[in-house]
Amino acid sequence: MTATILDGKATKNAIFEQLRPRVDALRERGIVPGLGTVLVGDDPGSAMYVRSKHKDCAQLGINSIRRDLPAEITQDELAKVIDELNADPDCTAYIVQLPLPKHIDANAILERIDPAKDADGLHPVNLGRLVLGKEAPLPCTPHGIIRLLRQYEVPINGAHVVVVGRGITVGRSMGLLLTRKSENATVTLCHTGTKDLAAEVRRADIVIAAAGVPALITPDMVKPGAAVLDVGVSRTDSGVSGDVHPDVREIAGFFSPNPGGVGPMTRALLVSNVVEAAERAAG
Ligand SMILES: NC(=O)C1=CN([C@@H]2O[C@H](COP(=O)(O)OP(=O)(O)OC[C@H]3O[C@@H](n4cnc5c(N)ncnc54)[C@H](OP(=O)(O)O)[C@@H]3O)[C@@H](O)[C@H]2O)C=CC1
Ligand SMILES: Nc1nc(=O)c2c([nH]1)NC[C@@H]1CN(c3ccc(C(=O)N[C@@H](CCC(=O)O)C(=O)O)cc3)C=[N+]21
Ligand SMILES: [Mg+2]
Repeated sequence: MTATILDGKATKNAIFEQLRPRVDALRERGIVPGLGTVLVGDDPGSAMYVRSKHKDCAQLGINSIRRDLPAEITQDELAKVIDELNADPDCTAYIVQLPLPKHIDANAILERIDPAKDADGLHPVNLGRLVLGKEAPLPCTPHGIIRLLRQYEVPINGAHVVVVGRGITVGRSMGLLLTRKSENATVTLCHTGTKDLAAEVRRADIVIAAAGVPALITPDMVKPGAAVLDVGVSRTDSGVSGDVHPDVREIAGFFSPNPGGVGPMTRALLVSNVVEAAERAAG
């Protein structure tokens, strides 16, 4: 069997076409949504993601507000940039690109973001609202994964989903979204304390690999016909690698490639959060 490819690029384009009339409607009311990005240091990967996010915005007529800052910036200086974006009426919503340099207390910075301007959906208040089942901007990568599964009609209700990784950006928030009544999945979250990763993954109808370990998921670990989503990104000397071994394609029923799968979906749902924040602010 060769898996059906979950095409994140095409699905992102479809989402953009749904967002376009909403951006146009805001602009007709004199409201131009603006996405802010805060990038600290000169990691080439992070710089590339930030560039592509602004390109996405330009495509839809959303303004870009960029704060590119030196790696040596102090906690207080960075906090001041956050305060400025919170106060800037042109900045509808923004993200602080992670990771931040080691000398920065990242949690203190993330908590300082105005929750109403949280484009990532990762502010503690918004994660708390998600836990409580209240409306909140949703974490972009997990939300993108759900939209991708729905686009290809992969059954989620009642499915056993194994998520590899419990990071806040992907794994842990993925579990929160999937266990809502609207998704109704049964979720196993795996991490470095998991005793037998292969045995856990083998039971999964849907595997979400978000550990950041090249080729962690091998064909022998996958139940034939399962949906496998490759989220992890590792930069090695030989280029960029996902968490899923390429031969898994021959075993899986659905497969999200990396690149071309979850990455573009993350960006689509980020832009969607900006549009929703602008609509909420406009009333
Ligand atoms: N394509 C996309 O759109 C995006 C991709 N990413 C990528 O997804 C990955 C996850 O991101 P993030 O949530 O921030 O990650 P974190 O680095 O915060 O978390 C990684 C998780 O993976 C677990 N892990 C590491 N090695 C293993 C292993 N051998 N077996 C089982 N679990 C393991 C860790 O376990 P423990 O907790 O025990 O340490 C940890 O929970 C990264 O590679 C990131 O670059 C992130 C965002 C968007
Ligand atoms: N506050 C914060 N929020 C994030 O969402 C966040 C972050 N920090 N730090 C880093 C990770 C990583 N991440 C990606 C986004 C898009 C692609 C993406 O679009 N990738 C393209 C490939 C791009 C290319 O190589 O040209 C693809 O998969 O097809 C990948 C990874 C978001 N992250
Ligand atoms: Mg991380």
